[in-house]
Amino acid sequence: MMHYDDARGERPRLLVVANRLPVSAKRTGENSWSLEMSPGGLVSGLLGVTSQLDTKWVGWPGVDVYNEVEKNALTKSLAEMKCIPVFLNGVFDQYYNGYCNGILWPILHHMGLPQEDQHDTNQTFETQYDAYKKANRMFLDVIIQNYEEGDTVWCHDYHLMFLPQYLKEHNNKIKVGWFLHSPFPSSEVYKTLPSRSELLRAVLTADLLGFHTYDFVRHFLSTCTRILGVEGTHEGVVYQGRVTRVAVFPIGIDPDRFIRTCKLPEVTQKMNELKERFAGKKVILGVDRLDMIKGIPQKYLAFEKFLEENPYWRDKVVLVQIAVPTRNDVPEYRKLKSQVHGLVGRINGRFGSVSSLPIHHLDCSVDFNYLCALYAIADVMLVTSLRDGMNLVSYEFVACQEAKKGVLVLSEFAGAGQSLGVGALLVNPWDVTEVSSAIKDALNMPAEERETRHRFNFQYVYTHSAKKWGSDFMSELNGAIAESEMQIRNIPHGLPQQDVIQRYSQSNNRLIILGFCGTLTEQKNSRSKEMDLKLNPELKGTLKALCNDPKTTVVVLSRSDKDILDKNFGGYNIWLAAENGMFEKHTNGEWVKSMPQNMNLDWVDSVKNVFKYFTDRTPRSFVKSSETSLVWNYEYADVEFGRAQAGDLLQYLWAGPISNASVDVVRGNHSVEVHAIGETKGAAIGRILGEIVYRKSMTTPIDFVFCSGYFLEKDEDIYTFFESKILSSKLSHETRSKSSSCNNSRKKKKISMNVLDLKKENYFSAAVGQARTKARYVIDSSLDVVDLLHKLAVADTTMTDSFSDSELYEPRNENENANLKRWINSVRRRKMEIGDTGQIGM
Ligand SMILES: O=P(O)(O)OC[C@H]1O[C@H](O[C@H]2O[C@H](CO)[C@@H](O)[C@H](O)[C@H]2O)[C@H](O)[C@@H](O)[C@@H]1O
Ligand SMILES: O=c1ccn([C@@H]2O[C@H](COP(=O)(O)OP(=O)(O)O)[C@@H](O)[C@H]2O)c(=O)[nH]1
Repeated sequence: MMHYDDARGERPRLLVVANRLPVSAKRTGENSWSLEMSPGGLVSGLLGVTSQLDTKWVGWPGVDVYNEVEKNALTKSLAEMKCIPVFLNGVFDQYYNGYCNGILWPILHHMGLPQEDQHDTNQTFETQYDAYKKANRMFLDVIIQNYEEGDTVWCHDYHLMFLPQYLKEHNNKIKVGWFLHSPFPSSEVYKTLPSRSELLRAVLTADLLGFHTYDFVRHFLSTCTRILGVEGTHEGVVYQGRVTRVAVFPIGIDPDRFIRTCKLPEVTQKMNELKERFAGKKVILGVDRLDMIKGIPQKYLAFEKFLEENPYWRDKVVLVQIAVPTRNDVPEYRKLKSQVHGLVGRINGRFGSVSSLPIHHLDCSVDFNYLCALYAIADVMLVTSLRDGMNLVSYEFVACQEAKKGVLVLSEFAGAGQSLGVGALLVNPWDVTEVSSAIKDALNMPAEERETRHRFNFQYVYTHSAKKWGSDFMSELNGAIAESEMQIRNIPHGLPQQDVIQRYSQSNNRLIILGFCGTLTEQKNSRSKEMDLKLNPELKGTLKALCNDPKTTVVVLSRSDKDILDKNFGGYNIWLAAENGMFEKHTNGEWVKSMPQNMNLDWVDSVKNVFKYFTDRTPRSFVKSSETSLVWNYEYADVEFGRAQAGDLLQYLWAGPISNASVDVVRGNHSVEVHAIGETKGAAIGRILGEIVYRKSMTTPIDFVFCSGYFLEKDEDIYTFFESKILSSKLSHETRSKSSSCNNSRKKKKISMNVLDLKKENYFSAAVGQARTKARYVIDSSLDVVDLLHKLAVADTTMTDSFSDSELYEPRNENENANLKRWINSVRRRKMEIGDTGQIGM
């Protein structure tokens, strides 16, 4: 049930946005129009919904209008029907005939991209894609003009895949739903679409995505996984730290409208005429737009076979096919028309006589009353869609058959095949023999069986109405929005960058602890298969300046091994902790083993064997090993296969090599990691800190800490480590001596100074790209870490206005000095571009 709890005390407002308005305008003269009902299931379905809410439609009016006076006149007539036009004019052809119906439609229906005129394809594709985006923006503009705060915007179909993104970019608070009326294809087919990722990302910005069937949802989720690498769960898709709800909402019709219509005198009159016209014959009915997805040629081939094999029926059956004209400007549709006409001619020629024709093929639409009469008198409804979102025609037939209880022969590839699968005779439309024999079964079906089957169908069609569809979608959308608002409330705040910079500049002894992978590493593009992690080149100068600031200590604490850290940070005045702190060093010195003395590594060889076994059997997976950990990585493998293999691998591990070993097993996003136990960043940081203070001979306590990384959940104890130090505000060197009761046996002088004098407001922990974290703040991506570090590196210089090289950096030679100067200038320029002045204490 829908709840009308709108704050304005009015019915909630809904903007239904679809390519087509429910009425299409036809020019009747200068500045005059006739408005006709638009064809197609989307319009029929939505008409059943709109009565419940204060609804307005936004869509293309069916004609091009350039003259402003005419535009106003048409807009006014449409307004009376609660319709708002989007005049697509110049872009319509490339957008609708080109990209929507020439590219997306065949892909969505498993028909593949067009292959003719290949030399033109690139050019054409780009032009059409641009027009598609432009058209989506034109819809946005009209919505913005009509949107009122609190309205819900429900976008429909493949024509408007960018619209959710544009709406959210314009105003993140707009409630946006998106429903796909067509099927969603297998990921293998969708993958061929050149703009595949952008389109997926764009729809994922909606609050709720709806599909007709579970199969389409399944395809969509696995496509998101394979193309975007994101995870689909029963709740939806987790994308950029936000869940986009994805669910099944099978559309329905307004059954009462059909039942009522069948009882109208003018309709019963039409029914009688039709019965008379086809007296002595059984009527098989087909009602489809003349679209290749509807399988009309396949229907005719099956009917031909039926007539061939069943001479008895030749003069006792007629197939009436309403082939509603559609998309005439798309070349494929014109070809289909002549193909179908050829088949009708052949079959009527073979099996017809002067007095009777087996196929009555009509290239036109029919009015609603006539359509209902046809549905009501038909003995068999034949739906042979090769692939179809739902196919409402089959529902409409059922609704009109209360008296006759005819048989529905239905393609298993139509969405309706899922809902009416019990009562209908399901067929594979490609299997001409099967369809032919289903026709025979339907014609010969005993009354009792017809009655039983019809009951099942009718019950479903009656209860799963369009009203229910709309109401279910809207309640789910409201639920999804409420939940995401709750989630947002629980998400830590974004890092207050200016505050960090200000506090940093005002502190005397700062500590910066950074992760490496995903924090300081260069961005990988989808093509780079670099296995070794590399420091983001943009950071080089910045890091050098920070590391050489006498008031700042920089620590990189990583899961990576010593070699990788050496390779990347060898030239910096920096503290390194490899393998999560099992080894530590200052870059001037040697690596010191800091791990607990009796650490057990007996498990390593057998785990290596298991990893090798799975690497051999999982293309594009690989193993990385360090002294205390092994990682099996499948980020470049097929995601679903990799995930399944990871599950099996874990079972192998638990059953054998690690069943009794002291290890931590971590399942990462695309990896399985086995680590010697106890090795977390939080456990390591205390002893590393002690070591630093001792070796650096610090005389002032640390009064500022910035700690940030893209860490595994178990390593997030590093953030809480400092929280507890804030409370007690004392981490003395005695603590260090106790906590480092490991194999580092060198004698260290005790200094009874407080290492940390950390006020709450001077501690900034920030998780990179993580919505759920123990850190105080979140940072969107490593790019923001780079940006912040740049600003910290120049913060002091801006404060004092004396940017002396020596203060920041002691050059080892002249060349280095020149490089540094170049860097300083580039940062200054960058700072000016960013426009960040004043606030950091100038
Ligand atoms: O607007 P057109 O290009 O003339 O096409 C008519 C509609 O065709 C498609 O309809 C689909 O929606 C139906 C209701 O959900 C569904 O039953 C059917 O299986 C689909 O083919 C198209 O998706 C609509 O956008 C068009 O308006
Ligand atoms: O002459 C006609 C014949 C049919 N329809 C309607 O077109 C819709 C077809 O919807 P369906 O879901 O079967 O397929 P679609 O055409 O949307 O792909 C149904 O509501 C029919 O009542 C129509 O408007 N005019």
